[in-house]
Amino acid sequence: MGNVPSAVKHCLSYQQLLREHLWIGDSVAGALDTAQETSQLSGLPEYVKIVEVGPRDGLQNEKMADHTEVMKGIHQYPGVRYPVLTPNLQGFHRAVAAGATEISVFGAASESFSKRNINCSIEESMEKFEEVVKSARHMNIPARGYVSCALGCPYEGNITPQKVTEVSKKLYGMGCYEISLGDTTGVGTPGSMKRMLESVMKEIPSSALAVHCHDTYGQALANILTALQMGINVVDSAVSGLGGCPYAKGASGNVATEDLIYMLNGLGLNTGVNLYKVMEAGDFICKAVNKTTNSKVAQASFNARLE
Ligand SMILES: CC(C)(COP(=O)([O-])OP(=O)([O-])OC[C@H]1O[C@@H](n2cnc3c(N)ncnc32)[C@H](O)[C@@H]1OP(=O)([O-])[O-])[C@@H](O)C(=O)NCCC(=O)NCCSC(=O)C[C@@](C)(O)CC(=O)[O-]
Repeated sequence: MGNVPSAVKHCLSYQQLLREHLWIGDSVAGALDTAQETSQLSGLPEYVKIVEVGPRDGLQNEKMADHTEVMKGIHQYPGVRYPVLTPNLQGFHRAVAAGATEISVFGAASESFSKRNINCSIEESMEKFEEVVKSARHMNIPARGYVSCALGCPYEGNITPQKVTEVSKKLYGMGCYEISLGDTTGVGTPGSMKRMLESVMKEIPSSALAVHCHDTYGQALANILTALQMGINVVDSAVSGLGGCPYAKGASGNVATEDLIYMLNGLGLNTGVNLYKVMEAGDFICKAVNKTTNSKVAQASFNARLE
């Protein structure tokens, strides 16, 4: 592997573990033997697509090489998407040159967060994203849109559902195939998630929406369940609950993929993902970056093995 830095090497093996055991792509065919009886809860989708953000969000607080180096270092498998965050055209061109086959633009529903995260206002960010998404579409590269602070902002506090809707609508209108609504600091509750989604879903079909929940206040699974009951069936998560945004002080990691799968299995919802293999990947990456898992399921399984 030559001079590839160790963080990238860990990323490679971790990525391989995830690829082998977690369906990062679109396919959801085939029931999981671990999925339990069909749910009695109303309004749930038949299957859930999990978007694993561990290799990106999960490691973004680690000392890591630039995306060019990471993208060049990984082996890309057919059927797996490797999205790269691209805040502007410069980032887009670099990502494409490095072999990215999907990109994400990342906006916010909070002016203060937008300024701190990408150093421009929401309006300016939309102008930059428009150029990026236009170029991506021109090259048949799918573009996903993120809306951070969808349930609250670390600088402004409350964010109105109308503001989230307005930003989401712009991203969808410019051609993002999916809008991922981020509870960046994990302050949301099922109540605020419901209010926000009711507003956004008036403008964007649920089939084009995803939720991206952090677990800072322990509400992530409850918030996700609320979203599922409202017809959303795409959920972002990170193995071992790694992650956190460097521009959102105090924000803990993403909801753990292991905990999400455990809940979905219990609801009888298909994901096509083998929980035990994801736990192996989680164990691997936690050791590699010297972190303790944030997954309750992984912790409980580990403790059970010790008994
Ligand atoms: C967006 C910028 C670059 C603006 O940063 P800026 O300083 O305003 O950029 P600029 O246009 O003024 O250029 C300044 C220098 O940066 C260079 N530059 C300019 N653009 C790029 C680029 N794309 N790639 C590489 N270099 C770049 C540019 O070439 C120039 O270099 P110089 O001429 O001084 O040598 C900066 O603010 C930035 O890097 N922000 C990203 C912060 C970040 O990664 N945040 C975490 C992402 S996770 C997230 O947002 C939340 C999410 C998605 O997970 C969901 C959730 O939980 O809510």
